[in-house]
Amino acid sequence: MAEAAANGEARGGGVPRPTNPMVTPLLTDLYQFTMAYAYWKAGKHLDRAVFDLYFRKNPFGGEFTIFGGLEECIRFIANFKFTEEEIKFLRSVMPTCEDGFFEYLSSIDCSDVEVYAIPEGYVVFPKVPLMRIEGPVAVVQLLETPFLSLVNYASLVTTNAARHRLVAGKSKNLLEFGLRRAQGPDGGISASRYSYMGGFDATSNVAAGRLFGIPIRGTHSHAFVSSFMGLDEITDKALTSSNGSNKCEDFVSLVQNWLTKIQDGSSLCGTFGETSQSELAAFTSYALAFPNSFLALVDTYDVMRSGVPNFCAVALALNDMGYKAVGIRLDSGDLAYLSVETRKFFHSVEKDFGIVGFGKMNITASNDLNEETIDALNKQGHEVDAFGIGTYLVTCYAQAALGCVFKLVEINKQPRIKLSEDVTKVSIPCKKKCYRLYGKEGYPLVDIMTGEDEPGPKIGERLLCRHPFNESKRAHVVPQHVEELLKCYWPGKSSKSREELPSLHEIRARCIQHLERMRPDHMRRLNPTPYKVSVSAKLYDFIHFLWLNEAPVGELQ
Ligand SMILES: Nc1ncnc2c1ncn2[C@@H]1O[C@H](COP(=O)(O)OP(=O)(O)OP(=O)(O)O)[C@@H](O)[C@H]1O
Ligand SMILES: O=P(O)(O)OC[C@H]1O[C@H](OP(=O)(O)OP(=O)(O)O)[C@H](O)[C@@H]1O
Ligand SMILES: O=C(O)c1cccnc1
Ligand SMILES: [Mg+2]
Repeated sequence: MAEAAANGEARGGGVPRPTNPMVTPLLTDLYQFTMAYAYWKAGKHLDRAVFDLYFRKNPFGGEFTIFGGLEECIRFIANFKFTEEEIKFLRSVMPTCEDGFFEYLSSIDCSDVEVYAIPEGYVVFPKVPLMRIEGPVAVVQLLETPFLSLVNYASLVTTNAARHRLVAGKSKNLLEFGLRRAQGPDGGISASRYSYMGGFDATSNVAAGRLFGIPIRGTHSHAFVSSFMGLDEITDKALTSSNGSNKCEDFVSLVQNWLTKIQDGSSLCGTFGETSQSELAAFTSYALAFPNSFLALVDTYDVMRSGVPNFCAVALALNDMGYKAVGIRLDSGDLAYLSVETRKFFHSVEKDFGIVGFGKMNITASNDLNEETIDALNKQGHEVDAFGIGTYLVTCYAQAALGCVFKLVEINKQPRIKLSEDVTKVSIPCKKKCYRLYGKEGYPLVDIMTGEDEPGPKIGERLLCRHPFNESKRAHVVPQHVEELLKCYWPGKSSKSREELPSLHEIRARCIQHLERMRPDHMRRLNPTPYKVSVSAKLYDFIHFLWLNEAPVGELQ
């Protein structure tokens, strides 16, 4: 096995290695190794521990989160094994540790670890474990940092993408343009993958397209437009028609003729004068290179006086040759106003020249877009068909991190609790089961955590759901449908069967479906209603019993 790993082959029963080769057992914090050593020294390293991975607060001021990153966690543990070089390096980092510890590290893998998780792409809520990891305490401790690193950003950016989708609406095309602005190459690749999972349609990131099968899209930049000085730069002016039946020897003149006709056209007469000839040259060249998919960036000089008329001239010339242009991209200025004016221009061309469908030409907008700007455009009224979004999406500008944590909830069957002055930071002890209860109207009503041995909620049976920490908050629920949330993704030595890892496309479809299934008031941007997360009456009593047991009583003097 070690040899196979060294040769770059996947180990771990056919589960491929993590996408990023930097994700190795060393990709963790030093304290995980120092704790592992101390566990080992104390003879505790094989103690059976249960950890929960969860977050405490939904991001972006919202009331929902999408879980991303599970597949990479499973890839990581399936292939978890130290190489000889890694052990050698660790020896140099921890020179005072005994040899036996490094022999122990060399021997470990995750075959005795069990991972239960909510499926990737599900809508998830604070405090409910996204993952429950059980195994020898020293091994599971080593998983904390890589798991958090794989889940935190993935879930944050998936949620960010889903929020952009919600504000843009179902009918708009959402393109992820963030690679150049992301937090380095791994940030860029992850952003493309998880933005797609959260409901984007495509990415400009070619490597992500290849790795994950995400549709790849793109336009062209201002540099392409400004690189042209004039039409005389175009030497090969010929274009064969789309059906191959005729050839236009001078496509440039055809474009120029159309520009004159648009200028003189009845409804557009006088709306613009001389357009930029360098821009016209750039558009014509691009059309000659891509007659089937011509799309032009129209804001290099002046959108309405140059870019849009130039685009229309080229699009009409292409139309003569049997090609259908795609549309334009706006990358500056007032995107609401310019998109509306551009649409009017397209409609005038359709009317003046009887080109059916010209008015429906695609308008893509970009330039520092985010949830707020898209919401503002919606309120003003706009004609944008597609949004290209970079910086705000991939950097998760509105919130830097999700804040998932990894907390010990049980060791050797003894429930453990982490107390805090801040009640939201108190952990929920015990190895737990988690359920989503659905109401009459088909919406999820509440998530409930119970002790592992408690009987699960039953359809049609009234159940008391309690807020884990607030005594007065409780509700009776009669579920119409009960879904157990934590499923077995890595059975360890247990006899459970392992859930399949679905494709990215399947996860994306599930994510979209789950978002649609949520009650709308949980999803609205302004003051959304919190979704209820609860514990069973029995677990509530136990949490508070343990809390009182563990909290020292103060002395007043
Ligand atoms: N109608 C609109 N309502 C609200 N925000 C808009 C509207 N149109 C554009 N925006 C946003 O306003 C901001 C404009 O930014 P800025 O003024 O820096 O760009 P610009 O001057 O138009 O273009 P450039 O990028 O070339 O400087 C962007 O974030 C853009 O998304
Ligand atoms: O605005 P974002 O949401 O980050 O989307 C990506 C931006 O990247 C490109 O511009 P580029 O980086 O070439 O420079 P610019 O912003 O000055 O146009 C593109 O034209 C968008 O404006
Ligand atoms: O294809 C585009 O238009 C694009 C790609 C990346 C960044 N900005 C724009
Ligand atoms: Mg910009």
